[in-house]
Amino acid sequence: MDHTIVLIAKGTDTLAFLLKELRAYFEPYCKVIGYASHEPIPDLSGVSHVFITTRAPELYTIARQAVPETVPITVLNRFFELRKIKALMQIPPGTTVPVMNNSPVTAQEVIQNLREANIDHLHYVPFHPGCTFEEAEFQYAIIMSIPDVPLPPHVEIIDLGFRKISIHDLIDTGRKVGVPIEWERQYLSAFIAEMSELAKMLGTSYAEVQKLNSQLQSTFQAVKDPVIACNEAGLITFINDAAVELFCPLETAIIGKPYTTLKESSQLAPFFKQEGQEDTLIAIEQRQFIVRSHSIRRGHEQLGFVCTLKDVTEIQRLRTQLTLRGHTATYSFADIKGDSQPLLHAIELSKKMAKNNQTILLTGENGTGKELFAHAIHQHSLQKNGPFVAINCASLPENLLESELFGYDDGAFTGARKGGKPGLFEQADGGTIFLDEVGDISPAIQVKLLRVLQEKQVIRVGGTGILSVDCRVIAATNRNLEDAVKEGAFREDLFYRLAVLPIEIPALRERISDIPLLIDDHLKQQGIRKSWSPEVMELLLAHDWRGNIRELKNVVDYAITVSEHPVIGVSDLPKRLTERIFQKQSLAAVVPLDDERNLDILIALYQYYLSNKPVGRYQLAHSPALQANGWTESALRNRLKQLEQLGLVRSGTTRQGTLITRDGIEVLRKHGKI
Ligand SMILES: Nc1ncnc2c1ncn2[C@@H]1O[C@H](COP(=O)(O)OP(=O)(O)OP(=O)(O)O)[C@@H](O)[C@H]1O
Repeated sequence: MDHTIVLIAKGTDTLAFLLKELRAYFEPYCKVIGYASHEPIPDLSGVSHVFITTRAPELYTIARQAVPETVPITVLNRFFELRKIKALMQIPPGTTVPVMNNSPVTAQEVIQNLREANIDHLHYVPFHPGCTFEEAEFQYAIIMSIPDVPLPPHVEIIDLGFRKISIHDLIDTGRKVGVPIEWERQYLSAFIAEMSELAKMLGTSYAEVQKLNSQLQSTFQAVKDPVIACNEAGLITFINDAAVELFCPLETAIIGKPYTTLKESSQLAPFFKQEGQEDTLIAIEQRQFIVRSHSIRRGHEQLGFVCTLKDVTEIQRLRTQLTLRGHTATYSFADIKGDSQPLLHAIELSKKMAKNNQTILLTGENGTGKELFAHAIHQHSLQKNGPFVAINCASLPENLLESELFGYDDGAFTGARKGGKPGLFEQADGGTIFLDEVGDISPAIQVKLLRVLQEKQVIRVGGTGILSVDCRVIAATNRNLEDAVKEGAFREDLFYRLAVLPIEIPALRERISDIPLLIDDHLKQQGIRKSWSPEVMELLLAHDWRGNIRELKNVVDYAITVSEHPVIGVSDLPKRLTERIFQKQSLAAVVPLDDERNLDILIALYQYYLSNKPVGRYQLAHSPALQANGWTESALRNRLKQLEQLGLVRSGTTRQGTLITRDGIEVLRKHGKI
């Protein structure tokens, strides 16, 4: 035995382990001696080779002081015992795991070893004396035989043991110091057997796990809703980008950390436990989410939970709006102000129809009071003690409208409330449902609505059971539904089902005599005592109220805000209103009305205007003022058309007849007829 190999190691335990290994390979062909780096090391001039255990420069210096330049010093390449790697494969991919060793350099070396061996499914962080564990920060820790930093009790230790000397270091040096080739071959065969076992393990389980895992990761990342998975110890095993953005936007390595490190984690806590698997609404940063969690199992073994969140902020907002509308009628016929003929006619008709249980269709322009009528009809009906449920069909997206009207069953869609929810038809049972803006519903909902009207039965969204409903339907629209039917935008069968009892609510311009009363009532309701100059009242009476009562109320509100005097003057009215009226007045003043017969027609219409009655052409032709002129109905129609073009009369539907306008009255005044 001519050769001597020396090993200088950093700790005595490492020294003992590696000496054993070196001796197993080199002896009896070569002598092996070892020193711990903190011991005094004698002069080693005659040795053949020196191994040191790490790349730490101080270790090299110590070795070099003991041997001349001619003696090679090499850092031992080392690798873990292969069978120990199995434990690492059980840790969920992406988990943050501290790797412990006695110095930053050696800890980093171990991490490098692991990565070089393609064991890179974990997020490794070097750990060494001087580092401290923050409470509950990690669940696992990798150690090399001994923990170099005290470990909290919850941490699961993965002991990779001492790293073994790599095969090529042994073989290279062995050849130099005369290790026989037969021994080398024998040693290699044992190593290859161990390697192939590892290859099998890595090749099957690890590669498969990696593949499945990356498929899963990309699937969940594609989901726009936040998703978080935890193992049974509450450590995060997966979190998608949407969840990171919501719960931990500043974290870089969240996998493997407890879910309690997430923002708002107390709200999530029940979902990572067995009892928290009911759908629940929670609020995070002014957004509303329905949270649902599922347990992950393997056979009977509970592996953890996956928790999904669905943003329902918008749906909730719309629901709240609906709820705020309440389920009671707040207005009665007494709240409908006005004593003009067209209005009284509509009220009278409504009262009669209220007692019948058929569907009512209210038509009229925006702001004419259709909703007011719907409330009043309910209050006057036999169902008055039942609920009054109102919904504006134009304000909701199709899906939401459908589930609001007809309800939904358990699990009908993501975010559906556990146990389902009754729709408004069910809620209106025994009362009235008011479908405002019914002309705007989609063809799909038209079909469903038709079914409910025909069968008096509802099937909830996602449900199969048929529920009978007994409620009165009042629908309203400002659209001309007959035209919509002709255009194919509205189902004819539904139209006839809705318009069993049609009521047309007159526009304000057809009942201008109601204006003073409406204004007084509006002021009274607000407790305001102001009066109006005659000019203002004249202007208001002459205005073409396209926005109807809603517009009138706005103008009154504007005037009382602007006016600083007890009497409201023309200058307190909105400019657009005064400008339009003055324009029309000047136009009327320049229209020559030399044909006396035109004036006769205006006089006749004025008389009807004073008695607040609409008048048809036949009646007009035979009125006392015109009878002497011998008007035929068609001649009168042509003449009325001309007067209408001048803005002096207005012709409505057959029932509404013809009315003199403010400009027409002005012309009579100018000609001294009134
Ligand atoms: N005859 C009336 N007397 C007093 N207030 C009225 C009368 N008619 C309507 N209003 C008031 O005018 C406003 C508009 O009425 P409502 O909302 O009932 O109209 P609508 O025809 O349903 O309008 P839209 O078609 O735009 O929904 C409400 O503030 C209502 O209280």
